[in-house]
Amino acid sequence: MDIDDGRIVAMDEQRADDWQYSLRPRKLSEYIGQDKAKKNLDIFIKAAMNRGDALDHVLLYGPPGLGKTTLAGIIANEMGVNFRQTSGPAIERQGDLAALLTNLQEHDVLFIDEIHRLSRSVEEVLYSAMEDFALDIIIGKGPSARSIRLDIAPFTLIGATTKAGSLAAPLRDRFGIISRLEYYTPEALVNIIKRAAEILEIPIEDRGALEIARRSRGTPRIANRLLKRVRDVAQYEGQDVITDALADKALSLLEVDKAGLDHTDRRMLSTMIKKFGGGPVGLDTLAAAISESTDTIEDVYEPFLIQLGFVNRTPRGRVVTRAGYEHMGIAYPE
Ligand SMILES: Nc1ncnc2c1ncn2[C@@H]1O[C@H](COP(=O)(O)OP(=O)(O)OP(=O)(O)O)[C@@H](O)[C@H]1O
Repeated sequence: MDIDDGRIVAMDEQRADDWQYSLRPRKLSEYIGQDKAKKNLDIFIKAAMNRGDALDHVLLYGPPGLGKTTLAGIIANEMGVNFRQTSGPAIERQGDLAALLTNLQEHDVLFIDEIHRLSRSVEEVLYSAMEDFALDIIIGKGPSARSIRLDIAPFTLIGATTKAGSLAAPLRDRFGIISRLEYYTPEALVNIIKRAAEILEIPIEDRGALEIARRSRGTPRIANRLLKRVRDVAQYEGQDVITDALADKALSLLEVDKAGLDHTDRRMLSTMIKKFGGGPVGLDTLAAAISESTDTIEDVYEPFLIQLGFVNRTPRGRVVTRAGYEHMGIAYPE
């Protein structure tokens, strides 16, 4: 994952998130929520193990921070195989990928995060590796060049992406199992927060966990981050246990509002309302108005605002919905 700029509600991984690795569940039964993905994987894992095969290649997609890496690690653990982890941008040349693949042992899991960022030439090496467990390597140059085929151990590729749409069709078609991860419900997040609180020995009431869950943008990574910040405030205030009132106070201090929006989200909404009459406003115009790149708006801010139903995408541009106006405390123009 890219390293983000430090917004507390940023969905991308930040350097300061490293502590969260220790919270990663290791078994499917400890992985909370995502019932559909979990059930399918459970069936496929058991079937592959019964047959003594490697698990089919798996593509996990969905917004950042929903636990794709965590789930990939669980799959390897459940299969009882090694877990090798890399990312699309880290594999620069065909040789880099060949080195990874030839080092795999039977049925190992190779996890490639941000798989949509693989270069075309590297991707091509992956095709025969996925399909035939073989590498076609060209030796030499010019007229004397020849291709040799190298067998590799049967393995499972797990690819993760936030953008399934930007994956080339030949690559997408080579995944036997495609799972979409959804934003978590507040109830699932409550359980994730309580689990993390227990491991980190942070006393928390159920209602305190719910207050944090509601403001975590459906994302475990953010929930864990907010839990830690709320704990800081609890300690500062000399409180032993996190209550809903304390969580509310701490999150308000951090400028994370009731819906989980921070000042950047609110600035985008208020600019759309005040400068553009609530829209429709084109992406480029909006990006210029709030001094952000169109990519950041499309990938980072907008998905969550759309998910909340505060913003709609229309052919003529983005519009703020009635719910968006209400959230900002501004009357909706009838
Ligand atoms: N379904 C889950 N059940 C329990 N804990 C979870 C779950 N999903 C994520 N977590 C916890 O949230 C923390 C943060 O998630 P993490 O940053 O590891 O996500 P990730 O797997 O890197 O996400 P992605 O790869 O989708 O960006 C993890 O340490 C893990 O403890």
